[in-house]
Amino acid sequence: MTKMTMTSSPYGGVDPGLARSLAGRTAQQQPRWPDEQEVREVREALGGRAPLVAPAEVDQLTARLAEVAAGRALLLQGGDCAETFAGNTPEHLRANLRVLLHCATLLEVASALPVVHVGRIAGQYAKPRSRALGPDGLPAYRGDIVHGAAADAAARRPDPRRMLTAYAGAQAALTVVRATAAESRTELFTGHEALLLDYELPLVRAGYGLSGHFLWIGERTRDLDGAHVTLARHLANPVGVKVGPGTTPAQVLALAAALDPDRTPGRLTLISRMGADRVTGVLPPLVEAVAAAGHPVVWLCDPMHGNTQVAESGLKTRHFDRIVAEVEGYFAVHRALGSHPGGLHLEFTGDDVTECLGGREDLREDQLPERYLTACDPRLNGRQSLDLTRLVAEILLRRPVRGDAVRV
Ligand SMILES: O=C[C@H](O)[C@H](O)COP(=O)(O)O
Ligand SMILES: C=C(OP(=O)(O)O)C(=O)O
Ligand SMILES: [Mn+2]
Repeated sequence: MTKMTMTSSPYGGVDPGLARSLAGRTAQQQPRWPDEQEVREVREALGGRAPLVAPAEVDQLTARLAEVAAGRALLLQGGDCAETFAGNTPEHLRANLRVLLHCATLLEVASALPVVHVGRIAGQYAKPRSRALGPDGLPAYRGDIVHGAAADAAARRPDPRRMLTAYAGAQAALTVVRATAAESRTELFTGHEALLLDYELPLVRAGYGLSGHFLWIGERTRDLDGAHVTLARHLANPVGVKVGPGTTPAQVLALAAALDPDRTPGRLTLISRMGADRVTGVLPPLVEAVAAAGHPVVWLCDPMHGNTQVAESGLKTRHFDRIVAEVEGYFAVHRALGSHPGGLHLEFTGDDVTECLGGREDLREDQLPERYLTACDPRLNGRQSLDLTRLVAEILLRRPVRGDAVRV
């Protein structure tokens, strides 16, 4: 695993308070750039670029998420696991946004609540990995913002200039996001994992992370004293943290205390990704602990990352039924506790891919290679996304969630 210790002043132009807080912290999952001078130049160039989103938009999202935390709205986040430079086309972006908006409409009709839309889009270019090397012995692919996906050593050499390409790609994607929102007369927000610090830090301006509206910390980088949590503490954005099956109530309480010290509605979203078998056992004490401590958080369900399996061919996949099972478990937990099931965090695409098993077409393992296009994790295709959301809509219709969130 690639760890980096933050030195005292690696980020020219970064808020000195933030730079001080980061000094000496460990940053997990960072690439080992071959040329430090080149990284410095790229960071400086990014520091001179315009912010990608505006603080007022970020604040608007916090206000929307406060409604979710209060039980008066739902949140749907979704898009690619890993955006790619080649895939950053208007067609692909629009196809993904269409899935987001269609699924949200189903949830809206079923719940009679407004649904907040956040894409995994316009910056979802960096990936954490379980192992430094892939089965082919090459450095594991960490996203187009770091290096190329091609299976050769030269492509996998980290290239810091790719951060500038990512910035330009995010900027271009944002024009599609904004145009789609205007055509649909709706609000669309962007989000991604704030993983690659050399990209994120130069885009911090006046206490906001302006690489996207919603920034989350992944399961692998959420150590309380690490650089990622330190960064998130400093930001005025609404932030998310993934919480996996190993999370204890003490850990989640410490994260909530660090990231939501003022108990601000909408500030913190806890994204539970437990796996279908673990969710009903692990989630309840976490929800109860956070509620008892008075944090008005949004609880979101990511039914993707705890349900990944490897097919015989070696391709990563997920079975539609396991995804549904985790979502059902999540709703059952919140129903039992009287807390608000805030919504879903999904990996999907509007492209007609064959990456997740099952669904109404009952996709089998031998069909996965037909259109397996993801750069990292398997995504639901448009049909599977709508089918999953339809099942969620049925849950919502059977058991309306309108009302107060758990009282804190
Ligand atoms: O979303 C991404 C993956 O879950 C993450 O990169 C880990 O994948 P890996 O276990 O294949 O490394
Ligand atoms: C890597 C991801 O998730 P997690 O941190 O939950 O594993 C992701 O959302 O792509
Ligand atoms: Mn993923």
